[in-house]
Amino acid sequence: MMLRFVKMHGLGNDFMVVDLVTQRARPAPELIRRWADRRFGIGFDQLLTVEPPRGPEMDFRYRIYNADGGEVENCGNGARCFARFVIDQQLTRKREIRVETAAGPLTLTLADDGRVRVDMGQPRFEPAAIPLTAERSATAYTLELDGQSASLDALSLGNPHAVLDVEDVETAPVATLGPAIEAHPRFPNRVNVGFLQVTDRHRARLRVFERGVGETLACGTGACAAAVSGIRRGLLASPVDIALPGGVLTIEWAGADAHRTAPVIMTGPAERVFEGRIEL
Ligand SMILES: N[C@@H](CCC[C@H](N)C(=O)O)C(=O)O
Repeated sequence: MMLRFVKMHGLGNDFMVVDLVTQRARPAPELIRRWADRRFGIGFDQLLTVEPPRGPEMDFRYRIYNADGGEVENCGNGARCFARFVIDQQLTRKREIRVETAAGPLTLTLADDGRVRVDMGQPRFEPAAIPLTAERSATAYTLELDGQSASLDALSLGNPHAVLDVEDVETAPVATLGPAIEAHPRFPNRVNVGFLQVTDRHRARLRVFERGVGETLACGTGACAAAVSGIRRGLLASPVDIALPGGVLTIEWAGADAHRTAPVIMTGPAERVFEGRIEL
C-alpha cells in the first residue's frame, strides 16, 4: 500500500507531513526512523500526522514524532506547516484553525503575507511541569556535568526546554553540551537545549540541540522558550525577533504575574518542498 506525503519545512526544520484524515497508517518507531534517515529514507527532523479531531470544538488532531521515532508533545515550526498543509490540501476552508495536540489545543491563523501566526499557549515554569528535578522554581538551575557545571533556565512549552546564555552562538558548545544536557538525569523526559545570545532588547540569536533529533536549523518551541526566558529575566522585551540558523521567528509574550500567564504568540513562514508516495 502506498502512503501519500508532503515534504515541508519551517526555516529549515523539516517535516514529512501525512494526511491521516483520508488515509490510514500507524507509523511505528522503527518505520519513522527509517523514513527519517537522510541517506536511506525521505529525511526529516519530525514526522507530522494530521488526523480527525476527537472533540467537536477542534478542527483536527495533529501528532508529532521526532526522527528517533518517539512521539512528542509540541512542535512550533510543525504547527505552522500543519496549518499550511490543511489549507493547501483543501482539508479545510478556515483561516483560523483549532487543533488538538498532546500539549493541549493550539489556535493557528494564516496571515495576509502568507506567514502563520500560532497561539502556542501558556509557558509553564514549575519544575514538575517541565519536568525537571528541582526543589523549587527558579530562573537559574545549576547542572553538574562530568566535572563541570552549567547554569540554565528551564521551562515547558508543552515540551521541555533548557535555555543557556552564551556570548556568541557561533562558538557555543552545542555539539558537546547539547547531548549531555538533553540526556541529563535531572530531566527525566530528556530536554531540548537552546543556546541564546541576546543582541539587543528586541533581538537575539539562537541555536537549538533538539531532543530526539540533534541540532536543527530552527526550533519554534525553542524560540518561544528562549524569548520567554529572556523576557522574564529582564534581558529581552516583547516582541522579540529570534534569529536561528534557518531564519527569523517573531515571538510575542506579555509576561506573567501572580494571577495570569500570557500565551506565547509565534509568527513565521511554512514552506512546501515536494510531495511523494512511499510504500508502507
Ligand atoms: N522542531 C520543533 C520541536 C520538535 C519536538 C522536540 N524535538 C521535542 O522533542 O520536544 C519545534 O519547531 O518546536
